[in-house]
Amino acid sequence: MNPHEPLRVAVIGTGRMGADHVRRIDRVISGARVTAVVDIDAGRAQALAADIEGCTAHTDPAAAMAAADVDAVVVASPGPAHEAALLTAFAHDLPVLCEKPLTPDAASALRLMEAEQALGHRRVQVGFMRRYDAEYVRLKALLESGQLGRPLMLHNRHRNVASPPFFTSSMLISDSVSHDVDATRWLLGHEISAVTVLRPTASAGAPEGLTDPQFVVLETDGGAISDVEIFVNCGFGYQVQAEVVCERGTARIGDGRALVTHMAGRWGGTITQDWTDRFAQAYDDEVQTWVDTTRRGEVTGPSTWDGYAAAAVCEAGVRALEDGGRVAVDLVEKPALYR
Ligand SMILES: NC(=O)C1=CN([C@@H]2O[C@H](COP(=O)(O)OP(=O)(O)OC[C@H]3O[C@@H](n4cnc5c(N)ncnc54)[C@H](O)[C@@H]3O)[C@@H](O)[C@H]2O)C=CC1
Ligand SMILES: O=C1[C@@H](O)[C@H](O)[C@@H](O)[C@H](O)[C@H]1O
Repeated sequence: MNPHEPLRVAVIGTGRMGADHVRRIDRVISGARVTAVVDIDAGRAQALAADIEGCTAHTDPAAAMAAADVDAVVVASPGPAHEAALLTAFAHDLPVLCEKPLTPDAASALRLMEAEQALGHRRVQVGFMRRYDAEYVRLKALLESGQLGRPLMLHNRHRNVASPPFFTSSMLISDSVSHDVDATRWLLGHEISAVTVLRPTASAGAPEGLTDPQFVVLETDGGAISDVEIFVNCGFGYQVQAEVVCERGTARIGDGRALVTHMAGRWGGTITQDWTDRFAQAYDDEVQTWVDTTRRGEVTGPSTWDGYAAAAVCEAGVRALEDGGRVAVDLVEKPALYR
């Protein structure tokens, strides 16, 4: 990689997130260009590549990563395909921005952590974009300032308009709550030690058989409790809110009240409808940070350890959902590479 030239990026998986990252790299951020797109759906990759000068379309991630004009990789295929893509990237020692979840289970995340340690340096930034959202960043800074005292409780609300047809009850945890798990660990600086999942009456708006909503209780090794309302068929909007309760005060983000209008005898605002809208600034900053640090030869942001910890907590959460009761989270010792 020539640090004076734009970073040449291969994007693997060109569905909703992958196509959005291609657009972002091509038109929004600086310092990078998309030189390859990969999708098992050849037509989808070709349609995207056709609009970008010097971009080739592939169906095989390994072929794209072996190309001479690729310096770095964005992985935006579905979670179960991430392990194979990352191991191939490691074989070429390529830096990777990998969409969440790192992998859908703790065992595969552990294998990736071992493979990255064998390289001897970090290669992966995991796409937990809330860490780049301006509101979350302010909340984290406030907590770190110590003004509010020790955090005791964190209340998270995570609502989607509607779930996709392939969504299962366990995916509310492994796919959606994985963000709240990472946000909890990052905001509080604690590891999560146990998970309990409560099931209110399923909403009539949820597909038949889907346990939606769910109420997830996370206990941390720092003595805090973080609860997550996950409701993926709320019907009315995309909402991600967090309120932290500390010894000397509370702080709350995600109310979406940046613009309040008064007209025609009413006042109010709008509710975002999906993540691409609510977190647009966060994705832009996440990818720009990845490009900038990669060009400097650095790796920052959520690590393979963070991806592993989230996968282990979510795995415990899925067991708690299926079996009931409280499930302890058993993390391996944190390797030196991630300390
Ligand atoms: N950070 C965030 O807020 C969000 C992250 N995601 C994550 O992004 C990833 C992709 O999700 P979506 O774009 O919503 O899915 P999607 O279903 O819209 O797109 C996935 C694409 O990957 C392709 N694909 C499947 N297997 C592949 C393989 N082995 N190699 C190459 N391409 C393959 C599919 O043909 C499809 O075009 C997932 O990990 C998901 O969890 C999704 C939504 C929001
Ligand atoms: O990552 C995401 C989706 O995969 C997930 O399904 C949604 O629930 C999240 O809100 C979104 O950010």
